Amino acid sequence: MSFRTISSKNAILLDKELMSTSVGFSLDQLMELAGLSVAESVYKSYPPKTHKKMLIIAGPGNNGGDGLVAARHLKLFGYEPTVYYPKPSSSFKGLETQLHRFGIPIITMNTDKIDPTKQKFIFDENVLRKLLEESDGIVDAIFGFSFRPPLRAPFDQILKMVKQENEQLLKKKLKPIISVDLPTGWDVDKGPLPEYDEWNLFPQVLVSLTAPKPAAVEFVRLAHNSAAKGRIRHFLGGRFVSPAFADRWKIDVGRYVGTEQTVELK
Ligand SMILES: NC(=O)C1=CN([C@@H]2O[C@H](COP(=O)(O)OP(=O)(O)OC[C@H]3O[C@@H](n4cnc5c(N)ncnc54)[C@H](O)[C@@H]3O)[C@@H](O)[C@H]2O)[C@H](O)CC1
Ligand SMILES: [K+]
Repeated sequence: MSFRTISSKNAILLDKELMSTSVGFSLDQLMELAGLSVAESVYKSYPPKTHKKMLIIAGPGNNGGDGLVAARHLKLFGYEPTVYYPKPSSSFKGLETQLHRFGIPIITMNTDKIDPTKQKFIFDENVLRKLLEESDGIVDAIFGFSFRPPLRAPFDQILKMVKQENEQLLKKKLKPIISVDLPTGWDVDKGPLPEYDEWNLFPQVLVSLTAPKPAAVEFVRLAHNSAAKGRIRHFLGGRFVSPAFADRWKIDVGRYVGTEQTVELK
């Protein structure tokens, strides 16, 4: 299936317009719908019966916020989510509180381990390794459409470890990665760049939000040429644009069925 895409530049402008006084959304509203559609895509792909322990890796921006919202919905859907949130944002304190109230563990910056001279997060491999080992699947909510390569610390190390796990696990076909909006580390407009291969993940599921970005075309192309072809899925979520709005931005409104918040693009 072919689909229209939106460039990184326009995705940022579209997002601003959704939250302008003329359209009227708040970030909380958009994030709630985006996160819900991620959780629904996870459920459609890997139900809790087979993939109960989901590890959500959340980045410092709004992609990470979508991950926090998704974690809460996953819990309501019957999963046991854990959130790895190395650099928490002060904007999402409310979402963090909700997760605490839902009994969802959040592994975040350990203040004992902050280098006092640099005030930087010190990455502990063993913490992430244990979380990866214990999970049945990984939700990659690290970076979305504002990401610009190359990756900076600590996310370079985090991505390398996730990729290593992913490669080992792919062989056993056990633990899927579900990427929110984009596979983290990929160039939004070009897809995976060969010079950054050490952290180029290949997720089993991509959930594009509002409209696929050009990297999603690469995802579909690579999926088509991969041995895992039939098991790789691409969803569209973030059901918040009207047909008139979509027309103006030259994107498609998803063919959502009934009350669904996510639709598979086939
Ligand atoms: N309209 C929509 O579709 C909506 C989508 N949502 C989600 O929001 C993200 C985009 O969020 P944004 O905050 O603009 O950016 P990111 O989360 O992608 O990242 C920003 C964050 O990342 C840091 N950063 C950037 N590049 C690097 C790098 N190379 N190394 C390390 N760190 C980096 C930057 O400093 C910021 O801290 C979109 O993809 C959707 O997932 C909204 O939830 C709702 C509307
Ligand atoms: K992502």
